[in-house]
Amino acid sequence: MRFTKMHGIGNDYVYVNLFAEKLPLAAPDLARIVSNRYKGIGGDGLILIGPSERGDARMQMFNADGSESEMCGNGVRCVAKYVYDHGIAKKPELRIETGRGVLTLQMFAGSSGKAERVRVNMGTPILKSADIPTALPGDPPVNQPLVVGDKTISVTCVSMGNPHCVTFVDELTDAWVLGLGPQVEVHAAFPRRVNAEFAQVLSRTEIQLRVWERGSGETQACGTGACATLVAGVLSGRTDHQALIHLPGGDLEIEWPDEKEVFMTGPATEVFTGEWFPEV
Ligand SMILES: N[C@H](CCC[C@H](N)C(=O)O)C(=O)O
Repeated sequence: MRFTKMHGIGNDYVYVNLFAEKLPLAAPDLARIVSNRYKGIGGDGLILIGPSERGDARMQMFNADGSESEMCGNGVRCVAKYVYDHGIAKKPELRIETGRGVLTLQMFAGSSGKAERVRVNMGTPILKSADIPTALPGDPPVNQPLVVGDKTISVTCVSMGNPHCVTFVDELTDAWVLGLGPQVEVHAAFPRRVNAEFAQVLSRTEIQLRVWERGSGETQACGTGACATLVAGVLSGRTDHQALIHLPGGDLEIEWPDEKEVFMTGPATEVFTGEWFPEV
């Protein structure tokens, strides 16, 4: 199976071009095997780029544990870069079909003619608790107490197509991300599990963020998580409608100008291509 390894600020996936390739295994099994950093290709999951009747291409995303997610912010920028650079559709504005509908992306090419940065209209955040989905009260659920083990934390929940639970913290420690993250992910308040964001507000326009992702563990960055965090920052009065989000792998610019659609701008990078041999 031919594949391309790409990342958006260190959030790395194995990309397969279904315009040209057939999958040798069912996608969830393939995601688990290729994501393994010792025995596979290595990545946070698997992303399929295929034909769409509603856009220039369709993205399907699987976490490292094989579960499918509705959306991936860093992934959709990479899919657009792939579609643009490989000539599937070389247009300054692309439409990519995802689990949360068809998104519009603006491409910024460098001097090589290849796409370097991408601005994505991520759509309107979903703020009704039943739709996020979470059992926590409030539409939207802002600053809600959540009992995790012997701790009670205060969380704000947002869906960007996929579910997020944002905790604002004074200091970003492993105890939060690696200790609480896995417990929040599978907490009974989240019937479809959840991505867990831990955010330190540096100023009204700057946030430091680490994310424990549903199905993949801590990643270098999470695009939908950065969007959900800015929305949570606005809803809880902590930030302005635009902020620079610093993640371990790099920075994303997030805007929620009129509290309708969220815009995310950041880089997308192709690292290498290869051929993977299924073990028999
Ligand atoms: N890293 C991705 C999100 C993956 C979300 C996935 N872990 C889920 O189960 O929803 C991003 O850049 O948005």
